[in-house]
Amino acid sequence: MTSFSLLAPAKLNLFLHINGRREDGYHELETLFTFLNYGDQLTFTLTETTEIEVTGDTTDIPLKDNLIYKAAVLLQKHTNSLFGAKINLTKILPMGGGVGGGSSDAASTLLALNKLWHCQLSLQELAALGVQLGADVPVFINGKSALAQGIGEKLVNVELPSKWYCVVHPSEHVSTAKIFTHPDLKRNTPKLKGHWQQQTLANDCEPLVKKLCPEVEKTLQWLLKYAPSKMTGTGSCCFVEFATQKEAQHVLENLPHNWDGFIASSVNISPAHTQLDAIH
Ligand SMILES: C[C@](O)(CO)[C@H](O)COP(=O)(O)OP(=O)(O)OC[C@H]1O[C@@H](n2ccc(N)nc2=O)[C@H](O)[C@@H]1O
Ligand SMILES: Nc1ncnc2c1ncn2[C@@H]1O[C@H](COP(=O)(O)OP(=O)(O)OP(=O)(O)O)[C@@H](O)[C@H]1O
Repeated sequence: MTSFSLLAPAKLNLFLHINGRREDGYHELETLFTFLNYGDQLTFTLTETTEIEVTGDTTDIPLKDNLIYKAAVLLQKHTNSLFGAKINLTKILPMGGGVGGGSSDAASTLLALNKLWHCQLSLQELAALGVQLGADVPVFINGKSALAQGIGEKLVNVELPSKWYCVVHPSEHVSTAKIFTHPDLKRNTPKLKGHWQQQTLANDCEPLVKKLCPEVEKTLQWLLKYAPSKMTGTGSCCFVEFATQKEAQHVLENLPHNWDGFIASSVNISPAHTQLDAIH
């Protein structure tokens, strides 16, 4: 196999607690990750030179900053691979929206090139490389819905019931770094004791993001007409959960015209892993 495609799925943080701040500025978190059957599309083609080429919807990101390119170079250097790759991106996920698109692109790149270049690194080794690119990369490498601790890299797999989500992307952009450096961020939620129960748990970034971005506040309020609404990650995407596709579709059909959104079902195993396992 010298060419194949993989999805880089979206994630949702079903809750997000911030327990404290480390000396290096990163935050200790407890968060529940689920994957959506929806994401960016990446096609990988083996080349015989060491060049890494990224084509398609590379948007405004300079090549050297593109997480796809960074992931490929990191793996190439780590394994001394003499191969290269052409990687084509079809960007579906909103950027900087809290659905982890950049991290997921990076993780799918590490998973795909590990196979294409016959590197044979374990998922643990790939996750250790991935965390250098972003705190969210390991969960996409692990590929299972999980409760995460640490900065988001210590994972305990969990089985979650499959649900349908309507995810709305307000036009306002939220910088993850800005939220995590803001003095008003709630950083003192005690660590979970015993079992978590998703319904009672919140996103600690939400009050601050609502204050800084009126569009997020408006979106969460609007979604409340249909179901309890939540924000994912540091925003700005907000979501509501349903048992059926029909209910999620109903919300999407009623979205105000100037808002973007999508619907998708959740899966316990990342679609990138399901696709990769089917390739021999
Ligand atoms: C908030 C989450 O979206 C939850 O899934 C993620 O933890 C963020 O993951 P990410 O975007 O991959 O994060 P990175 O690219 O590593 O970091 C972006 C910025 O967020 C801050 N950051 C991130 C993760 C974390 N546990 N503590 C932090 O303080 C870092 O200071 C950094 O400046
Ligand atoms: N291939 C890529 N796709 C998306 N963003 C990328 C990519 N490469 C680099 N980036 C940069 O990474 C930033 C964060 O992207 P991403 O879409 O993962 O944010 P996010 O959904 O808020 O993620 P998170 O929830 O992990 O914070 C973008 O603003 C962009 O500048």
